[in-house]
Amino acid sequence: MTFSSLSLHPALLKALADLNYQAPTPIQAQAIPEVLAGKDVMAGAQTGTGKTAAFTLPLLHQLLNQAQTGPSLRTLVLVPTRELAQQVYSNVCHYARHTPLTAVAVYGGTSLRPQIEALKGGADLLVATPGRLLDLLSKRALSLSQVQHLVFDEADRILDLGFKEEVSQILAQLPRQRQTLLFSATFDDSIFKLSHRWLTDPVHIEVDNRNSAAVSIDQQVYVVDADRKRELVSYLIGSKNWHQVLLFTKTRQGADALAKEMVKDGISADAIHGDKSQGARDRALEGFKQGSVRALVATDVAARGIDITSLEYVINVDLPFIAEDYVHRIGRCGRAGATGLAISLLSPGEEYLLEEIEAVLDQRLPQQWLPGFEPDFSKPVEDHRKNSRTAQRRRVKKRAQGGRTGNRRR
Ligand SMILES: Nc1ncnc2c1ncn2[C@@H]1O[C@H](COP(=O)(O)OP(=O)(O)OP(=O)(O)O)[C@@H](O)[C@H]1O
Repeated sequence: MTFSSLSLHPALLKALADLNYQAPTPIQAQAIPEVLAGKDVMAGAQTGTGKTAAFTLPLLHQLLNQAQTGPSLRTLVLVPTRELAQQVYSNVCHYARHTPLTAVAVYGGTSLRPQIEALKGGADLLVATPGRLLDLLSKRALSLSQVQHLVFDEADRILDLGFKEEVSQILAQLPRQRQTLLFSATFDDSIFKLSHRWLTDPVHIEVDNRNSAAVSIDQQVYVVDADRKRELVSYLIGSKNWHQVLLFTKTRQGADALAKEMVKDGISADAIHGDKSQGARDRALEGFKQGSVRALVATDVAARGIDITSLEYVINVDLPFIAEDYVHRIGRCGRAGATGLAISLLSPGEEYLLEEIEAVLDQRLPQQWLPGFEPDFSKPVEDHRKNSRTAQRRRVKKRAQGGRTGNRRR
């Protein structure tokens, strides 16, 4: 299949040729015709498989085919993080470069004024994080009354409890008659049920097994004592001479501390998390993309969507509290068909986190340890299972849906 056989607008085909995209990926081949046909779509495909273009290209095509005298906000893309807003906006600009269409991105952590000015210039497509969009709506900087197409990128996160209130307020300002698209690499059952509230007669597309990690990513689990994790990280990076690595920790303080210690070990490192100013977040990510930062230590703010070309290595210094985030975190490597290696460090007592991940993946992840880093199983270990956030969230979601709560059998 080729992009031209999907009947996309010639201006878009030209941009794809500039980008050297040879052929549509499977999610693009399946989703583009449905979106072009105006259908509501709920689409799942593995990380790094081109979901952004799968919704952006057919939406730009539709915008191009509607006669307009000037820009009017007809397409809204909601994303969960600021970095993802910047990235989706940048992709839209690339795909639309030979068209007269205009796009704007709005997200928190930066001053409102330039975003208000940009909106005054008019936009056909808006990429937004929910909180900032509501801020701008309350200041009457824009209206959503003409929106015909709505996308939830990383839909399971955007429709999750954390964004529930904000998303409801945004939906209340959108026309009922519209096309709605949900895209993500992970969907749980609750999203399937809830999606029927927002989508009309949706087409369900699942390219791979649901919630699966990309096959191009080799996943390894090393058991190591908690107090030796940092030492193991430096050993891995140093002894294997890894060019660049993205590391995930469970806390912001943990991310800062690890980055500092790595710098002491002579590894150029920076941290990215929600306590940092947007300027510092931008600098850290940019430094990593440009190669001046060798090790970027992140919390889950960088787990979703971020596309770092040719990143090969991800280390989960701590496993995520929310099992689905594992799929997104490791999906920062092994993108667009490249290979990747994702290593997770597991300390005695944290096994329940791995079990939850295995349940989401429907796959066992064998555990091993490295010579010299054998865990000391004689130490007393506290089982933190009662603190499982994945289980807590499932209970809360079930309650929100009016369902019964109870223990999930695995
Ligand atoms: N048809 C294509 N041919 C070649 N490269 C492509 C094609 N489509 C997308 N890409 C590239 O693949 C990379 C991953 O795309 P994208 O970020 O959209 O993935 P994704 O499926 O949204 O991943 P995630 O679930 O992590 O958000 C990007 O660098 C993009 O430019």
